[in-house]
Amino acid sequence: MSELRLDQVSRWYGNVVAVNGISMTIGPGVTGLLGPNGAGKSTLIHMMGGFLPPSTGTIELDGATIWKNPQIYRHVGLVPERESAYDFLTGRQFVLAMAKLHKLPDPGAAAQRALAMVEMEPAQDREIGKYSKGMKQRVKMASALVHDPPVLLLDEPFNGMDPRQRLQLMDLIRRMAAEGRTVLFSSHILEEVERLATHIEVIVAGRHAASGDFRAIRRLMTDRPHVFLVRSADDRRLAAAIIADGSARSVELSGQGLRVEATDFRRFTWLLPQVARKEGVRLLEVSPADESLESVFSYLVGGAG
Ligand SMILES: Nc1ncnc2c1ncn2[C@@H]1O[C@H](COP(=O)(O)OP(=O)(O)OP(=O)(O)O)[C@@H](O)[C@H]1O
Repeated sequence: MSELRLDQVSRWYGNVVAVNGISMTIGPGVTGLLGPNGAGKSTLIHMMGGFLPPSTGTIELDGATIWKNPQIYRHVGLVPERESAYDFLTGRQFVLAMAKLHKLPDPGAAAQRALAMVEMEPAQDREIGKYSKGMKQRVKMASALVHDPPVLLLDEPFNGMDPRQRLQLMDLIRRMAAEGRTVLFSSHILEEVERLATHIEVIVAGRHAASGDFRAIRRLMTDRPHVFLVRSADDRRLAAAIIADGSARSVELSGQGLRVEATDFRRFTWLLPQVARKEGVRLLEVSPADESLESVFSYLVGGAG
C-alpha cells in the first residue's frame, strides 16, 4: 500500500505559477484530481511521477523523496495525456520496449502480463496507429503497468473516448485499485470523477480548492453562502425585488452593482432571471465575487470545461 504526500508544492514556468502551495495526501483506492483546463493537473501529475521537479516544496512516496530518485520509477506508472508518438510500433513492441527500459528480468513475460491486464492481447500485433482511442489508452496503461507499480497516475484518461470505451476504462481503473494500488486520475468533468473516485481533490488556478468524497464536494458547493456581483439596468429596483422575493440572505448596493449573498446557490441562480424579468429589469452581468472559491463552485456546478 503506497501513499503520496505533497507538502507545500509549487511549480512555476517563468512568470506563470502553474501550481501554488499544494499540500495533500493520496492513498490507496481511486482519487480524482478535478479542475478546469489549465488548473495545473498535468504539472502536478508530472511532479508526482518524478518527471518534473517542484520549484518549492516536497513530494514523497512512502517517505522517500520523488525528485532525482531513480528508485521511484519502479513504484510509479504514469499515463500521459498526449498520444503516443510510436504509431508505427505494434502494441506488443511498445509495451516490450517499456519493459526493457525498466530492465525487467523477463521483459517478454512482463509485457504479456501487462497486455493481458488491459485485455489487449487480441490486438497486440497491430500497429498502434491503427488502434481506436480506447485501445490506445489501454496500451498506454499497459506500458505504465508493465513493472507492476503500486502507484498509477493517469492524466485525463477519458479525453476523447466514447461512452463504451469510457465504461471499459472505468472498470479497468476500479480493478487496479481493488488490487491495492494507489490510483490517481485527472479530469475536468465532475460527473466522471463522481462515478469513479472514492476521494476527490479539487484544484483551480494552481491552488487546492477542496477535498473529500463526492458528497462532501457537492455539499460544499450547495451549502455555503455564495456571493455574487450583479449588474443590471436598474440596480435599485432589482435589489428591492430580490429582497422582497427572499431568495438572498443580504443585498448591498455598491458602486459596481449589487453584492448579493445567496444561501441556496442553485435556487438563487434559477430565480434571479425570473425576478428580473418580472420587474422588467435587464440583467447585464452576474459573476462570482470571490474568484478563488466561487469560481470553483460555479465551474463545478455549471459543468463547464
Ligand atoms: N512547459 C510550460 N511552459 C510554460 N507554461 C506552462 C508549461 N506547462 C504548463 N504551463 C502553464 O501552467 C498552467 C497549468 O498547466 P497544466 O497543463 O498543468 O494544467 P492542466 O490542469 O493539466 O490543464 P490541461 O488539462 O489543459 O492540460 C497553465 O497556465 C499552462 O499554460
